[in-house]
Order: sequence, then structure tokens, then C-alpha cells
Amino acid sequence: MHKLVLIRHGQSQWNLDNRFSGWADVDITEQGMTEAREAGELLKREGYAFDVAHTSVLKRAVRTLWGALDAMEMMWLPVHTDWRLNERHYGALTGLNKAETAEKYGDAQVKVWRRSYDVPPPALERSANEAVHDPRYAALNPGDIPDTECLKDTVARVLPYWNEVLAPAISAGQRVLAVAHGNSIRALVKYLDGMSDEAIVELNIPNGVPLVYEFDDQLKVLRHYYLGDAEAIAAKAAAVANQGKAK
Ligand SMILES: O=C(O)[C@@H](CO)OP(=O)(O)O
Repeated sequence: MHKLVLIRHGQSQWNLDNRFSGWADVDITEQGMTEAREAGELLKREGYAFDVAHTSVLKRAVRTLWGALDAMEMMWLPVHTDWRLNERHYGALTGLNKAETAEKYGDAQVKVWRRSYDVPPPALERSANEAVHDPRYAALNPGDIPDTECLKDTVARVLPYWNEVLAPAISAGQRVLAVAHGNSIRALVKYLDGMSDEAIVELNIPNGVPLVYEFDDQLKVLRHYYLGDAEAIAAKAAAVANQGKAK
């Protein structure tokens, strides 16, 4: 039996401020670091160990990984960072307050932008897209740098990372930890669980909670579950869902 542990980064400053983050490189808060460390402590207590870690090129995920690894006494672990694990690009919504956006456009429209499978938020003008000049994306073909992304677009770049990097490592017996983002994790979960385009709309990933996948030798999902208090985790996920509602 093989396992993969996924963690969404701890609370970021823009999670706290209720702003759309996407590819903006926002740091985590003190609470976010506490969540990161608690995730690591929980994994350690439950007897988890890892051979390799993967994360995005955004500091809220990288720092969460550091906090979790520190708590596990595993800061020596090999770490791979890759843009394909980044949060979904939020286009022209990046930086806007989610509740204010819902007041302006309605809760239903904001839910479509946040959670629909194939409706992207309005795109950024290319000239306003800072990622184009960001050295961390220099190796990408400019056409691969998004100006906005729906979840389907996110799946289209997360899935190759699964197929080419994560799945072969897991099949080879490596114990993999991946720290990513609400929507890059939704993209992977949609694929792994074979969720419909309709069902994925209701899935919200809580910050800083280890999500364990168990696979058979063919990497068929046997089961998946969060570690920790189920009620507290459900409350955290519900709070994420409610971030997109007008006050
Ligand atoms: O702002 C974002 O980038 C994401 C995750 O924080 O938000 P949402 O939950 O609205 O998709």
C-alpha cells in the first residue's frame, strides 16, 4: 500500500484579509505558521515519515512546508518546488476582497468564479501580469504563463506533475509529502477521486490539515481522509466556502 500526504498551506495574510490570492506571493500569518507546525507535529505523532517533499514556488506553501518539516525534525528532506503546484491564477480578481466582490457581483457569480470547473475569472491584461517578468517563471514558455485560470486549466498543469513526477515516485515506494494550495489540491483531488464537474463545486480544502491518500500498487485510490478532529476540520472547510459571500 502506498500513501501520499497533501497539505494546503497555513493561513496567509490574504486569507486573513479575505482577498483573492492566486499567483500573488503572499506570506503566511502567525496563525498560518502555527497550523504548519501543528500539521507536522500531528504527522510525527501518527508515525508518518517522508522521503521527499514537493511544493509550489509561492512562499505561503514553501514556508508551510518548512514549518511542518521543522516540527517533524525533517528539515533535511529533499524538496522540489514547481510552479505546476501553484494556486490557480485568479486573473483580474487577484488582490480584490472576496466579500466586497460578492457585494458587487452577487454571491452566485463569485461562487462560479471560485468553484466552477470551467468558468475562469476575468483575465489580467498581459501588461499587468507580473509573472511574465518574474525570474521564477523564466523557464516557462510565455504562452504557458496564465492571465487567468479556471479549475480545468489548473488540472491541465497539475495533472502532468502528478503523472510525470508524483505518481512515479509513489509507485517506486517513496513516501511523498506535497504542500500546495486550495485549488491546486482541488485539481488533484478531482482527478484522483474521479469527481464530476458538479461535485467539485462543493469541495473546499481547509488550511494546514494533512489529507492522506492510500493507493494500491496500481495507484488506484483505496481511501482518503484528513488527520485531526473531524468537526474542527469541517468547520474550517465551511469557513473557506463562506469567504466568498457578501457580508
Ligand atoms: O485566493 C485564493 O487564491 C484561493 C485560496 O486562498 O481562494 P479561494 O478559496 O477563493 O479559491
